[in-house]
Amino acid sequence: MSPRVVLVGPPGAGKTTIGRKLAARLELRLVDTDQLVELQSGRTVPEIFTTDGEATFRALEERAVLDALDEDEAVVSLGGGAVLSERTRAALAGHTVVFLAVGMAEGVRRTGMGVGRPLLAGINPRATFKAMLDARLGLYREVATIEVVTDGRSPAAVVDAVLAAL
Ligand SMILES: Nc1ncnc2c1ncn2[C@@H]1O[C@H](COP(=O)(O)OP(=O)(O)O)[C@@H](O)[C@H]1O
Ligand SMILES: O=C(O)C1=C[C@@H](OP(=O)(O)O)[C@@H](O)[C@H](O)C1
Ligand SMILES: [Mg+2]
Repeated sequence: MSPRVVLVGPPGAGKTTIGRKLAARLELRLVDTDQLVELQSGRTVPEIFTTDGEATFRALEERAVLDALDEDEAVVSLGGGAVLSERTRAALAGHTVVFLAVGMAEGVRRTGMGVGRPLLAGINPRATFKAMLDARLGLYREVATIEVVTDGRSPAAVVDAVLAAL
């Protein structure tokens, strides 16, 4: 057994928000890997980045993703950078994976000044977001079995689109 659905995509795509609503609609639990990392490490994601750096966060995230993929009867939302790990991409094979897509303008708007997202907290979140999309778009598409565009759609409409695609 495995999670009913795994959500991937860039920051601001709505993985956590849509995951919560989708889980409620399907009467399943949501396992969000950022929350799992925080639970397992006893620290917040920004604290881990500030104290130990990105590599440490990625190692903790890899562990949390593998644990989340072991859960039955759950919706799983990943952190935006989880797909950077080759081990994680391999572990996603065979799962139902939805890529929640978001364009640059809307993604930057939704993530604001990067509060709570250390990688977007620099002086030019727009350029950072673009570099992120350039580096990761192919990886999201590689692991996904379904792609749902979220631009111009309310969270409720995105949930409906995901359910229709499932
Ligand atoms: N479809 C949407 N339309 C408008 N705002 C959204 C949508 N999905 C998410 N948001 C908002 O964008 C922000 C980031 O959402 P979040 O679920 O944390 O994204 P992610 O987990 O993919 O980084 C939140 O403030 C959320 O309310
Ligand atoms: O894109 C990334 O590298 C990250 C995305 C964040 O999750 P969300 O995509 O849920 O914002 C969180 O895991 C961390 O700040 C790193
Ligand atoms: Mg999230």
